[in-house]
Amino acid sequence: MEATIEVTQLSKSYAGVAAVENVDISIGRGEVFGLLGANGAGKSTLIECILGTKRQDQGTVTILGMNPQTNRKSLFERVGVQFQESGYQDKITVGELCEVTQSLYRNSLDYNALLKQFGLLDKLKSPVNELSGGQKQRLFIVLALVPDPEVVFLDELTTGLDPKARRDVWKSLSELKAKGLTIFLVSHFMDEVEMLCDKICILKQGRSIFYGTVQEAIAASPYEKFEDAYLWYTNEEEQDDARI
Ligand SMILES: Nc1ncnc2c1ncn2[C@@H]1O[C@H](COP(=O)(O)OP(=O)(O)OP(=O)(O)O)[C@@H](O)[C@H]1O
Repeated sequence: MEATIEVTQLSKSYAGVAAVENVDISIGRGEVFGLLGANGAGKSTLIECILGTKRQDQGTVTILGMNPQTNRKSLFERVGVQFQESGYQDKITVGELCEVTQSLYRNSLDYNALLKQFGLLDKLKSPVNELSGGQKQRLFIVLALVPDPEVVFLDELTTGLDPKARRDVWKSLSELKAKGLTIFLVSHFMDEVEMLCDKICILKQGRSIFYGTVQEAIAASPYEKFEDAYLWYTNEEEQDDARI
């Protein structure tokens, strides 16, 4: 079966400095994929190349069978993106922002149902900039889902959410996954990754240093807890130094 996202030997440098180097990724329909790595590891660069907003120096990207560079318009209709800083007008209300977002797409879901699912229906008339951090975060997930996408990119999904809200978001995403939504997640929370991701890639200085399941990541490390294993992967050099 054709992968929903296929990245082969992707490399991208800025002024001769490598940000992403020879990365391979393959994500099937309905899979949740987690991209992990420290600040500056190359996650955003890789995502931008996958979305076609940046051009890689080498390698290929196929998303929903298309080349993102040449099919930006078709992909826009079928791919949802949630990022931490979305631009919106100063006084716009939740309902208006949903309306504006909906109008950008040919097909869309009922945003009232999404707001309800993410516990925001009572905020319909509230100005977006009067929402709490966690409410805003959930609103941006809703906006990413408005186009009824086949693939969704979620960056720092539950940053700033209280424990109950995190669980609720995980539950909603699991339901969407069960319906066939492919989810590309960037997360710094290992409990979240463990809970949601079928497969992960750990980037370190632009290189993929681990690719596989969370269970495989733990098994190939000296640790039993995933967070310990993750830190071991990302800090290996320092640990080697410490042993000397
Ligand atoms: N437009 C740019 N011009 C020059 N260098 C850049 C540019 N964008 C990113 N970089 C560099 O490329 C490297 C990877 O950055 P990138 O933003 O992809 O990392 P990241 O993993 O998304 O980080 P974070 O978790 O902090 O968002 C960093 O060293 C960064 O300084």
